[in-house]
Amino acid sequence: AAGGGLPHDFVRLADIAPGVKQDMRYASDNNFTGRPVPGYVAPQCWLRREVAEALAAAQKEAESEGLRLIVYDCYRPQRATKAFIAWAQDAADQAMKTLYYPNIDKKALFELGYIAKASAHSTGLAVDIGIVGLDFGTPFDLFDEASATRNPNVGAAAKANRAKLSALMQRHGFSNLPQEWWHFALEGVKDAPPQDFEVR
Ligand SMILES: C[C@@H](N)C(=O)N[C@H](C)C(=O)O
Ligand SMILES: [Zn+2]
Repeated sequence: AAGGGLPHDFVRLADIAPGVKQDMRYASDNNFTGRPVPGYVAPQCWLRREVAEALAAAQKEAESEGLRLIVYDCYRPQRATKAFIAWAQDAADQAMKTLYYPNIDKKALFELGYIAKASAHSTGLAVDIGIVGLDFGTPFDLFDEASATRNPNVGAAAKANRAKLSALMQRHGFSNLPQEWWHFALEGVKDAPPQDFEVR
């Protein structure tokens, strides 16, 4: 944003939907790079206002069934994607391979669609999300065929829970990325520009 401030159309999810749990993995060591990602200064979920409001409505519906949403990544500064690209090119660093990409060469993660070079996260329109306590068959950010939302080989509970999450998010205007059961973007917002302000 101009002058290094926050764009006026972004909000903290905690202010709009405090019932959504936040586990902001890229602000911690607990992610596929094994260290905090550049641009994530604090573990806070920032999103465009319309996305946060849609999530508040989704959380309200989830609550009516005794469920709670959990977000893992929200707005992603562009510098974080640059760091992902550099990380993917560093073949010597395989510290997190077993946990996050056991069957894939890290160099291929972009072309296989698991990480985007121009991510909707940087526009504040995308969110990585699950439901607390439910079995989704694979952990968040396991870059593997098993994480494909409609993978037929996961267990019955995981299949049902992926379908439940997708249906809930779809009812609130989001579409899912077929490779990743956790990644959703709000539809219908045109020309949201990518941003590079720090997450604080
Ligand atoms: C990296 C993963 N959490 C993710 O969000 N992948 C999609 C493709 C993205 O980077 O936009
Ligand atoms: Zn995502």
